[in-house]
Order: sequence, then C-alpha cells, then structure tokens
Amino acid sequence: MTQMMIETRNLTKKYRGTRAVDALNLAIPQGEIYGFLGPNGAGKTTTIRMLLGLIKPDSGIVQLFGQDLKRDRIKILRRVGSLVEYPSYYGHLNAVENLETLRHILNVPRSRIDEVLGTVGLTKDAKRAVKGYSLGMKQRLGIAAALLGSPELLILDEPTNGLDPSGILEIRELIKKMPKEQGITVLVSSHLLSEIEQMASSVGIVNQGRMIFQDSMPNLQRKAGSEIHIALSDAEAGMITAREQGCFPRLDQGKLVFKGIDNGQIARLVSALVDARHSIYRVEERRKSLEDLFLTMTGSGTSEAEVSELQAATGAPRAAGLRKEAAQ
Ligand SMILES: Nc1ncnc2c1ncn2[C@@H]1O[C@H](COP(=O)(O)OP(=O)(O)OP(=O)(O)O)[C@@H](O)[C@H]1O
Repeated sequence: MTQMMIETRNLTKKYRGTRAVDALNLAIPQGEIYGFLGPNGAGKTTTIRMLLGLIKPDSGIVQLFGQDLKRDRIKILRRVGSLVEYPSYYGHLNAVENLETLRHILNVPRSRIDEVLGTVGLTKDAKRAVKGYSLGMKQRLGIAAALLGSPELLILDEPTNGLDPSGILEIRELIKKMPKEQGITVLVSSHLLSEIEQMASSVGIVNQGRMIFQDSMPNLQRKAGSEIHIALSDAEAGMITAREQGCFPRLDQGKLVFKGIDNGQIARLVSALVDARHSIYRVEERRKSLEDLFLTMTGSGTSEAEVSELQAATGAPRAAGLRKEAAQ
C-alpha cells in the first residue's frame, strides 16, 4: 500500500472565532506533487504552519509519514524540508556561506552544499553575494536550504509568488523533478490554478478553510468536461444531419457543439456530414479551462445553478458561503 506522507483529520484552526482552517482532511501519498490551491485567505498558510508544527491546531490530527506530529515532532520534522514565505539571508554573504550555518545545525557533510546548489542550478553563482541575486535565485536558494537535510517531504508555500515568468518556469521545472530524481514528495501551495496545473499530479482545492475538491489532476481535468466543436459550411443544415445520427448539438457562432460524445459517434457524424456534402473546416476538442472550473468552485461570477452542477460533477461537498469570496 502507498504510504501517506501527509494526512490530516478534521484539522481546524480558529482566529477570533473564525475558522481559518475548517475540518480539513488532507491525504497526500508518497511520490506526488500535490498542488494545494485556493484563493488568498483560503487557509493554505495556516494549514502549512500546522503541518510544520509552527502553530497548534485547535482540533484535529496531523500525521506525517504515518506518525502523529504531536508525538515525536522534532524527529518527524527532520525528514521535512520547507519554504514558507520569503526566506531571509545575509545579503553580504554568498550562497555557500549562507548555507554553511544551516549545514552545521543539520550536521550534514560539506559536500551536501554543492549537491543542493547543483540541484537548484546555482553552482555558477555560488560565490556571489546573495544581495545581487534576483528574486527567483533567492527562492531557489531557499529551496536549496530546504533540501540540505535530504528531506523525504518538501513543503513549499507559494514559492512562485512575485516571480517573473522565467523565475516561475525555473521553480516549476525544479519542483517537477523532485519526485523522480530525488524521491521527494512535494506539497506546493498556490492561488493560481494554471501554475498548479503545470506541475502537480494531484490537487486539493480549499476555500474559506474547507476542502472543496481533492483528487488526481487528470481526474480534475476529466471532470472539467470537454466539448467537440465542428466548424462546417452550413451549420443549420448540419444540425439536421447530426440529429439524424442521434446527436443533439447546440449551435454556437456557426459551429456545432457536442457534449459527452465519444470517438465512434464523432467518426460516424463526420462521415455523415461529408456524405451530405458539407465542407468540414475544423473538428476540435475544447475543455472547460481549469481556470473557469476553479473560479466556479470558489464562486466568482457564476450562477448558483452552475456552482451546483459543477459540485455535483466533481463530487465536491458544498462549502458554507462558498460563493462569497472571489478567486484572485
Ligand atoms: N495570526 C493570525 N491572526 C488572525 N487571523 C489570521 C492569522 N493568520 C491567518 N489569519 C486569517 O486566517 C485566514 C486564512 O489565512 P491564510 O494566510 O492561512 O490563507 P492563505 O490561503 O495562505 O492566503 P494567502 O495566499 O493570502 O497567504 C485569513 O482570513 C487570515 O486573515
């Protein structure tokens, strides 16, 4: 059976009577890149702080590597690397010198510094003062520091926040190689679905402290649903041919749009349209973008009916006040 690297049960934290994290059940198996997604204020950082033992839950359980965090906190956390908010450095020191202090605390060999700087692509700049680093380089140095103790689990809170596109790409590529090349399970939080979509193998979406979706990324994409759009010479006449084939499209800007149609039906339909002397310009699959899905789930600009339809489709529980907060 796959080991759970992180598991929480009914994890709850209140601030002044408001539940920042509300009965959260996280389940993160070994080898995953788990995208922890939610709009600003959803409770991601509060959850991460509880996972790292930085704050105490009001109720609920945190288990890392199958062990209760309350029992053997120091020993368990030695197996975890983390980057929460912006890391702080001595600007006048170089990367090696900055990591040296931490190396002593962790009691790891000197060679580990070269290894982690190599992993994050900072070997060339290792002897430059950190104050001259870009924000992306500083974040990569933060990840190097998190990797220094050879963790089995890496927890990164919004590591791409504030970075430019090339900085974002570097961090993303770095995270993507963690499970395969380093055998490390990763939890990475973000408020951007597009970010998570490009690196995560599974995803948990939180809003107002509650989990509204948790599954594999392919399942999220599948549940987002797809449509087939057919552009042809005479869409109205094409509708009649489609109906004769038992398909019932809608008409959208001169195109026939089909939901829930399989490959066999598409093949028969196209062949019937060609037989009926239609010119077919394009047949394309369009997925509801995950960005749309995320916005719908977190409740911005969509109708009550749409939210219900989506939650039914994704099997997500209904969160109290789900639609109050707009996604960022
Ligand atoms: N120390 C604190 N005192 C009071 N309220 C807090 C504290 N920390 C967090 N909160 C509140 O808890 C809620 C969740 O905040 P949290 O920082 O966990 O969200 P987040 O998903 O990480 O958002 P962001 O992406 O903006 O960091 C917010 O309403 C926040 O204002």
